[in-house]
Amino acid sequence: MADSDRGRIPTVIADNVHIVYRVNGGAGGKGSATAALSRIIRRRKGQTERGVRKVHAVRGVSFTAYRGEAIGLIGSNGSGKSTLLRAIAGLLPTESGKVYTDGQPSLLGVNAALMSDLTGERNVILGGLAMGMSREQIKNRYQDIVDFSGINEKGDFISLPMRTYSSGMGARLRFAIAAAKQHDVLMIDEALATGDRKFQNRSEARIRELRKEAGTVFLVSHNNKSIRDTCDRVLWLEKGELLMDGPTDEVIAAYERETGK
Ligand SMILES: Nc1ncnc2c1ncn2[C@@H]1O[C@H](COP(=O)(O)OP(=O)(O)OP(=O)(O)O)[C@@H](O)[C@H]1O
Repeated sequence: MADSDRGRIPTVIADNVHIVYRVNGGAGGKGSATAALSRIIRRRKGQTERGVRKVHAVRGVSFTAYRGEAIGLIGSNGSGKSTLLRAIAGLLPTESGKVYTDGQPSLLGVNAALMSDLTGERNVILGGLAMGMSREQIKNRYQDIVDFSGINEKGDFISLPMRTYSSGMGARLRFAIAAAKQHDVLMIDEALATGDRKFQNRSEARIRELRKEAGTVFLVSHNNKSIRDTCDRVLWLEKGELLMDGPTDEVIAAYERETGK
């Protein structure tokens, strides 16, 4: 432990984490229903998984995150950012290495599961319950969540099914629901890429508040400005490896030099 880390409270420790996906080469694309079905059939028949390809998505990543930090994850497409977040959230097993977390991590992705046939209103309640809020807490926060999302700025959209929302509107509502709760470890995957500048500013301000409320925030984004405005530390992944871990300005400058982005 470095001297500067003494007295700080670790919230997430990744220790030499490796994550490997196993992909059936034959049927369908990754995670497709056909691939899943053929896996089940083979398992029922007691057959071994032939033709399975391995994708080594995260390779020996180690870091310690502390309470009060907002950490950006950057790197080119397919570099392992979402995979690492999903492992921290406990949604993916590690092949080797370990992830230790203090408190309950919550992963907020633009694809977070809300029910598209239900109204925005019902989804606020369901999302709140799923995050462990009581009905009373949800009722008290309901109007704040709707106002924050800006869904009703141009009419009563919150009473319509979510399938009628644009992808930006859906992402804004998901962020508003997740941001209503105080999180020990909040992980946000690209949520800020959607929504207009006004909504992005509101989200960034809320992330700063969440940090003050003593949590740790991880933010995956391809938008260097969002990362600069929100994070004080950045992890740069490439091909599953941690290339650089340091203060935002230094890491983003190196990333921009390397990639021209
Ligand atoms: N469900 C899956 N099954 C098999 N391989 C996967 C799966 N999800 C991701 N991968 C592979 O793992 C690697 C890392 O993907 P990941 O989605 O974590 O990258 P990323 O950095 O988040 O990318 P992006 O910036 O494009 O969102 C890629 O090679 C990808 O093809």
